[in-house]
Amino acid sequence: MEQLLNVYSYAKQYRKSMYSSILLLSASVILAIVPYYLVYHMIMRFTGEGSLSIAYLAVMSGLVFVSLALRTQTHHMGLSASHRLAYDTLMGMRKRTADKLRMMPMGTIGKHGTGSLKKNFVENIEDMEIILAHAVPEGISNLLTVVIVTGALFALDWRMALLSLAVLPIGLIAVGFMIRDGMQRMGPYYQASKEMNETIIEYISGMEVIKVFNQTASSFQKYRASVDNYKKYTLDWYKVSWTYLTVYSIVLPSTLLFVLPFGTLFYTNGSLTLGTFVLSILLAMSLGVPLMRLVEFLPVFPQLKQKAQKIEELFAEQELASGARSAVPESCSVSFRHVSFAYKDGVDVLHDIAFTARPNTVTALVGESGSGKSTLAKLLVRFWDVREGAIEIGGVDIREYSFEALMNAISYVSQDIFLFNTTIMENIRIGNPDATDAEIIGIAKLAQCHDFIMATERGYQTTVGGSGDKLSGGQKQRIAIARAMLKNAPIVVLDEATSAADPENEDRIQAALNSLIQGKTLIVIAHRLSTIVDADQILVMRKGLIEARGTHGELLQQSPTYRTMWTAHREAMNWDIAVLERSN
Ligand SMILES: Nc1ncnc2c1ncn2[C@@H]1O[C@H](COP(=O)(O)OP(=O)(O)OP(=O)(O)O)[C@@H](O)[C@H]1O
Repeated sequence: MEQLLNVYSYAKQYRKSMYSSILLLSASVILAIVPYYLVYHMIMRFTGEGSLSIAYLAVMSGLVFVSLALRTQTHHMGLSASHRLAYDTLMGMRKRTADKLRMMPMGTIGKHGTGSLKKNFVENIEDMEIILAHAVPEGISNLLTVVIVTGALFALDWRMALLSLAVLPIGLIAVGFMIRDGMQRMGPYYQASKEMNETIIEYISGMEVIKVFNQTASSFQKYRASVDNYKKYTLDWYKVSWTYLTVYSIVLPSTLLFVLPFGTLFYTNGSLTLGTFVLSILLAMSLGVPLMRLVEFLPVFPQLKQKAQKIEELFAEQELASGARSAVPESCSVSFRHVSFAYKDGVDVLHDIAFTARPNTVTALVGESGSGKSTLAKLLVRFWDVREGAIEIGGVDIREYSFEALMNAISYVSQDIFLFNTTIMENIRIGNPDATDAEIIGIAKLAQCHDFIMATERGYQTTVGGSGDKLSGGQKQRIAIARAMLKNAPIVVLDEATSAADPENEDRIQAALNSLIQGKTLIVIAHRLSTIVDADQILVMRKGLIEARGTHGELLQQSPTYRTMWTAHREAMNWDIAVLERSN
């Protein structure tokens, strides 16, 4: 229940809509009872001395029509207010989820998995609409009606009141069983739904591999198993619920079951007047629908509890603490002070890393695959926090800066370039949302992108597909560089920026990079050593350690690892040239 109440804490600011929806929906259920009273009035007049004039009948019919029309109107207005409240609240929850992800370490995000996060973002939050727009406002208004009608029945004749409510225990027992049995199945059902989400996302994301490696059968099996599982648990849940649902749906509206026979008995033995009997029958009839609606929502709460719990779990995840410093110095050095880091407890992938990258210089990181180069770059942009030691910018621990200040200070072009499914113009504009179109085109020219952009179907207005797959790897890298150039941050981190490039493209990317790095503190992770021979310092990494450091010339003399890498690189280059010459 606590998690469900927490859902309401997100609705606090929309209290007005909440109150007006409860008021309007209560008015609507009360207006729905009015015709019963009018019918009672007519019957009493018919059976008594009063005459049934045309004018009287016209007034009564008019009143029945007005009350029903008002009932419909208030019901719609009430629901519209409750939906406004619900969707405003859901929007708030989705914004909070998005902000939360931004503040969480990447490791924690990875732990949740894309499928599960999508489920939280879309389905779990969407399902809270039932509570906010229906269960609570309609539940309260129906409860109010049950209380008022039951009160009126007790005022008329306590026996008739109890007889009207006699069906309630049977209905509640059926609902109780439904909740109990449903809850037992809720865990596996929820797990099956989460697994299906994850498998579907994996299936779509891995489509290229599935096609190329002809893995359709086995992948489809995994996919089909998760879909089958989901179907099994959903049907299982429906099967147990169906019997109870049928019982309470039949029993609860049958409020006349005991009222009619016993009422007739009381009337014939003279302990009940005709008027009270008739009014009791009509009031008992009017109880059926609100009782049904009230009970109908009860099983919804335990179902939603699991989902609310998942949302709360995500909101409760620990965030990377954002510091108070709101700006990084204009020109600043980056220092790693004895940094150690582990993705998993006890398995350090970086050990005691110490170096300083000064403004206006290029620091290059080279080393075998898996030696920790990318991890080092990711620590600088706080995808994770260091386990030991500190990273400083301008002599201040990066954890003391606000996230905004830190991100403003660093342009990071990662190994995995991600382009959003929007126009090329907007993809570059992410670097600086205030940039004009002319500024973006200017930067694209510097980043050597302009020509290929103009050759696309709609130029800068061409939409690149999901994750930028309408462009080649080298083109995506140049767009990412343009984006980083537009940001114009004092620190630039490039992770394998030329990795997807052929030799011709590499020259273009290199030219783009030269424009980007003027006057900046540049840290570059390179596997093509020819791109970093002029670097001010080269750090050779091996198994999470800095094994050697120096300029290209110094390292050729001092570091056997670097020498081996350089020889291998030269051989690869010669091989490339030989292949090129042979093909010409
Ligand atoms: N998200 C992660 N979770 C757990 N371990 C990881 C994660 N990312 C990297 N690692 C591990 O950390 C170590 C360093 O990886 P890193 O990507 O930093 O190496 P790298 O030098 O950049 O490699 P490459 O040149 O192949 O990109 C590797 O052993 C890798 O398996």
